[in-house]
Amino acid sequence: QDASAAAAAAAKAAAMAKPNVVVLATGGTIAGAGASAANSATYTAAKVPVDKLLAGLPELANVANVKGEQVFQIASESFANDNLLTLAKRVSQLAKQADVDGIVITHGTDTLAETAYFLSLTVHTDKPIAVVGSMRPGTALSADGALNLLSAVSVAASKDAKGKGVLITMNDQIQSARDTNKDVNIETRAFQSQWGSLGMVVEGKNYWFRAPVKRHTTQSEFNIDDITSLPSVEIVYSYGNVQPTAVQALAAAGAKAIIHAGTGNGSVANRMVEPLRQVQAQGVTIVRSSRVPYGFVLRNAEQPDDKYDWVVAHDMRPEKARILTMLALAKGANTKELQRMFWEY
Ligand SMILES: NC(=O)C[C@H](N)C(=O)O
Repeated sequence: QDASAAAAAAAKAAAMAKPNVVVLATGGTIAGAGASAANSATYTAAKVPVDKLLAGLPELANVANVKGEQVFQIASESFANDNLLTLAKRVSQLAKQADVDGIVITHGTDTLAETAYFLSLTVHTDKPIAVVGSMRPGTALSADGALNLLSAVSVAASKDAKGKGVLITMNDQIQSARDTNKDVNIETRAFQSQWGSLGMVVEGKNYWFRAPVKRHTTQSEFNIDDITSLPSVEIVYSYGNVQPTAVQALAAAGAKAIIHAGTGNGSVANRMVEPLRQVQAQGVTIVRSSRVPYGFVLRNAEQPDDKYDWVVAHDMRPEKARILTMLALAKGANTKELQRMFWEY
């Protein structure tokens, strides 16, 4: 009797000593299933419920006390603004709980970086938040989801990941939500940042090499607890022979800002300048970004931004410029404030 009571007490003490991590599941390939083990790219995303994902990974129990919550079960290309708001509000609530040490979000990889950036801008906490997905479904040979998830939980459970903002943990890398993007669409080294990874997670230990210098989480002026809706901010892609039809249609449909995904250094075709200025005169904010993945857009280089009162997106991809612009406009920011935000976040 005494021996089993002592064993139970020891087990309880061991569980209490371990960090508590909540896994918020949203779907994606990490919850995907294919017809055969040879299907690494042909499968259905968002199939496997979070309880099953966690049960299939008993190694998690050595790292943390893990609880799962199914927030959505969708492929991430179908994420909408409502999903961002619901998810960020839940993350914020959990982060305030004394019995939560870290949070993991499982997510499809297609828009994972957008969600991660949104969370890094809106959730006020220094607790680790790790966003994770996979490139192959769990049914495939060399599936990457299980190790990615174990690494995400281990990063979220670690004290040394505190205060580093929202992290993307894929392929053994620990990356910053801000400037990491899905740059390869079929290999497990999918996520890259032109400024490099923050570190690596190997066998449950973090190895850090850098820290983010841009404002995030506790230093952010945006707070999900105060946000109830997001304005329509849309993207227009540029290419040879581009026509103003899309810009005009989006403005007519009520867009509050247009992110112009320009060529090169955010350059704008002659025939697009006047249409952009016309919709701007109707109240649409114009942000110049680039369709080129690396480098950054310089103010007043390709276009006279000061003269036109246009904003440049710095090194933000068009889809991430959209996230920051939505949050800025939701707060009533003008173009000067929005430009400052692009330098600071
Ligand atoms: N690898 C993936 O997760 C891709 C999938 N289409 C998604 O984003 O949900």
